[in-house]
Amino acid sequence: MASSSSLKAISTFTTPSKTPPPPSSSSSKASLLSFLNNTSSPISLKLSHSIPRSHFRGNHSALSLAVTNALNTVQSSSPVSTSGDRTKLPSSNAKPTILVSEKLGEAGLEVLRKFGNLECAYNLTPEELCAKISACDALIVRSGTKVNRQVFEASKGRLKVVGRAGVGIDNVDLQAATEFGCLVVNAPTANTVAAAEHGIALLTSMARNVAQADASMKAGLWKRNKYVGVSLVGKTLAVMGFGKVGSEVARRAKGLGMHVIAHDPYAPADRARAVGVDLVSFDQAISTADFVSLHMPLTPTTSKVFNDDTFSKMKKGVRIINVARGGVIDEDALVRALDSGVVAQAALDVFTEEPPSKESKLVQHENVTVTPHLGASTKEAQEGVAIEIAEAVVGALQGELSATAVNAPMVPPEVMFELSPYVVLAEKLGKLAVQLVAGGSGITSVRVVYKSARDSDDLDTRLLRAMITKGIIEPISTSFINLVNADYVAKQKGLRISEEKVSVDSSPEFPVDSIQVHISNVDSKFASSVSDNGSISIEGKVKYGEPHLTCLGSFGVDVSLEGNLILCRQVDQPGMIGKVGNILGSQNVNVSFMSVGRTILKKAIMAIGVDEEPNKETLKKIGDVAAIEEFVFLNL
Ligand SMILES: NC(=O)c1ccc[n+]([C@@H]2O[C@H](COP(=O)([O-])OP(=O)(O)OC[C@H]3O[C@@H](n4cnc5c(N)ncnc54)[C@H](O)[C@@H]3O)[C@@H](O)[C@H]2O)c1
Ligand SMILES: O=C(O)[C@H](O)COP(=O)(O)O
Repeated sequence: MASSSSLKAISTFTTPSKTPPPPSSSSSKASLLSFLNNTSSPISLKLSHSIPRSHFRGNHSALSLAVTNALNTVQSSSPVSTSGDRTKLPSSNAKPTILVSEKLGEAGLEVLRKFGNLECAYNLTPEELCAKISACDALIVRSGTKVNRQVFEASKGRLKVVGRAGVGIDNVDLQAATEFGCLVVNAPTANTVAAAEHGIALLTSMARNVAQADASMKAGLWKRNKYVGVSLVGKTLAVMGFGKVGSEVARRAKGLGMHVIAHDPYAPADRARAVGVDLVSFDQAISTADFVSLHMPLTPTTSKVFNDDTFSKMKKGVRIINVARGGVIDEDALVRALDSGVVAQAALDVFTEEPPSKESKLVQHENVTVTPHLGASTKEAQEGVAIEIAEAVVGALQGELSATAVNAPMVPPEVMFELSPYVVLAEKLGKLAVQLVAGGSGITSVRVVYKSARDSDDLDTRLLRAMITKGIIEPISTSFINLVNADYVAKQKGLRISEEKVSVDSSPEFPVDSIQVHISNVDSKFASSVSDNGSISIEGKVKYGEPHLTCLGSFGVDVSLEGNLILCRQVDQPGMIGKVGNILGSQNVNVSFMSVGRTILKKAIMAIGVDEEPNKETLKKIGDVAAIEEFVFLNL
């Protein structure tokens, strides 16, 4: 339970220093603004696609600050739990360095070249990659580069974004990326058709032994009887994983006259129905299909999901196509199934180990057709992927929330734009609330209440929640917190954040009416912030586009949440503003504003904005004013 601090206790709050201290928010804001204002830049911001430029300019600073704060992309901070050596960080004006470690389409490279210092270094060993990475702000890979924990550790917190030029992110350690606050983005759409076409190419060529017949003719043979194939029309194809590629394969297979069924535990039945496909159980799919085509991601759940057991449930003579990931098949089990004839043929584009060993029994099997991970390799797909990933990485480096973020909430630009002032408010409230906690630690339970005129479903609070978490945790730890790792760090610290949306009768034009932050089971260093239920409770609103504190404990206030703030509880009597103003003035402390809140039982909260932190003697003099009962100095 919260307890009252002693009357007139002088409470100041100091932020533990990080190594090295991050630049002030105003400098990071300025550097982001310089990116955004760079009219010579050829990069068109995604935000400007959907929002008129004039509209965008009007709220530049709030939006810029919001996105900068959300991702911390242009400000430097230490990674979580590491003593990051940040001496190699570029100054905020320096161009970011982008390392491309696998071949990328020229159009994408051009985008990157115009934005930052581009280095293309292919075929790096893991050691070479780790050696380079500490000088890079972004890394772009395809499926051949393993971006593991060692890479993030070696980056010493400099790496801000990993771009996967393609769909599969199984070669990126997402957990490590998240812990280090590094955003991972992919390019999930540009190679869908290419992969689906390759799947169909493998299906048809396998059915008609095209590859084997070709090799045999080139060896001088003419074997018409050996390469008799099987027809596709009327056969059942099971599409395992009905996502982007799977559904395109299904569409094309239907065009070939096949009966298509699909298994996907997460796909909506109506999407399958729209393509004329029935969604069935895993066992039903594999036991009834003549052809099984794999299109699921490689995850711990799908790893080796095709194994001795599953092959034994398949129809004898089944044919398998894999353009997804080699790891979803137990390759030794597939060789056994091919040898026994349970699987008549397989056509594989992907392998557990790439490239597979030259002695691989699977690759050498006469009933297996192989290609070296060519699914995405069309000129069109490669150009598309390169542009898609280059724009996502550039956007992320500019502080944008990418629509293809893999380890952070994906927020459409228009939602981000609308929420931006509330994002600032959310962080300020978190930062303020934690400074009211005595000792600043031991916080386990935070309740956030969003009051809004909108339906709960129309209010995406993930960003706001992340920023409140950032505001709470950053001042009390050495952790680097951003939108990517806020939830992770909160969990690590045992902080439970619950959210509640309350419907209020305000204008639905605005997404949020007010945000409340309640911290329970802690002592407060400013007793007036404790509400009747014993929690430290504050409420804020956006007024004229700026964050304001509107409620503190049981007191109504109206205080701009900016800079340094002294909050005093005083006996409500004339002359208080003058007295405190005189003390500050005599010590050359510039007062930016003063306001007195609503009176409860002759008590009121006075808020004083000051340009810099007054020294201890000045604060003591304020505390010595007879009518001042308690006060707290806050740094926002
Ligand atoms: N060979 C290539 O060059 C190439 C090219 C593109 C994509 N791919 C691979 O193809 C796969 C699919 O790509 P996509 O763009 O369609 O991705 P996607 O995310 O659109 O689709 C994947 C689908 O798999 C489903 N899924 C997840 N777990 C499943 C499970 N246990 N059983 C069945 N379905 C499951 C998901 O619900 C989703 O609908 C990925 O593995 C990707 O890496 C390979
Ligand atoms: O997941 C993907 O996008 C494909 O497997 C393509 O991989 P690649 O970029 O290595 O060709």
